[in-house]
Amino acid sequence: MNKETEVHNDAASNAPLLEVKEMERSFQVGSKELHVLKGINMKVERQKLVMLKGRSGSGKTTLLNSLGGLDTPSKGAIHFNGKPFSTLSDKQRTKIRRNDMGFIFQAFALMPLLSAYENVELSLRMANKPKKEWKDRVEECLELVGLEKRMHHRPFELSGGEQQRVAIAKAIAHRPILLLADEPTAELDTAMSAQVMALFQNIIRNEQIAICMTTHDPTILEVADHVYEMVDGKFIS
Ligand SMILES: Nc1ncnc2c1ncn2[C@@H]1O[C@H](COP(=O)(O)OP(=O)(O)OP(=O)(O)O)[C@@H](O)[C@H]1O
Repeated sequence: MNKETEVHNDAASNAPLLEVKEMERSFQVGSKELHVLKGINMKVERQKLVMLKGRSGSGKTTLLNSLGGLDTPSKGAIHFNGKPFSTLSDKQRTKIRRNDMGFIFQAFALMPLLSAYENVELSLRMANKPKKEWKDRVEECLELVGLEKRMHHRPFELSGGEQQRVAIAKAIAHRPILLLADEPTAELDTAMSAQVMALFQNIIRNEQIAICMTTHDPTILEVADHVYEMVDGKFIS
């Protein structure tokens, strides 16, 4: 069964794309145990936009790291696309992360020496997509974010908003079914933030992707299908 069919079949089931049950995450700091996440329950349905809001230090990034398999829960479980994601082996989780997830995280920012085109191409290379598909897909993604005329520019030759749009193209090029974004509008002014959010809505429609993102910005929460509010490691709504 190829990937498209598999995803399609899973999509036909009513199960959410992502489900978190009673998840906790603690860190050992010196002799003390620091409880950062204290019993998280959440769902992300297919093709929906879910936002995590909360003050700095409330635990949003820690949660997002676990959702993306970059960290593992201390307790509880994460199910992704019908699989017990948090209990899979590192190798299995890495495979799912590379194929089915896209990231807009500081740590996965653009490679400074590569052009916009080459940055987007890198995702396809990493996900082992057939080389003959690369050119069309890279151009399609850069067109989707409105940067087809800038594809041979390197990041330092682009504005902050343009760089973020390249990062979005890079995050979706390999056709993930979940996009995780940590404060994707943090560095942008109001107009550029609105542009990124319009782009996210467009991507959800055209690319059949779900998006889970963190934000501090109350004005962009309006476009979410669901908002989870985190206070001190727990959701209060
Ligand atoms: N590896 C770690 N070891 C110890 N403490 C950690 C670790 N990772 C996160 N923490 C602590 O967990 C708490 C929550 O951090 P987290 O980055 O998840 O918050 P946040 O809501 O994303 O904040 P911000 O909006 O500022 O990014 C913080 O107090 C942080 O110091």
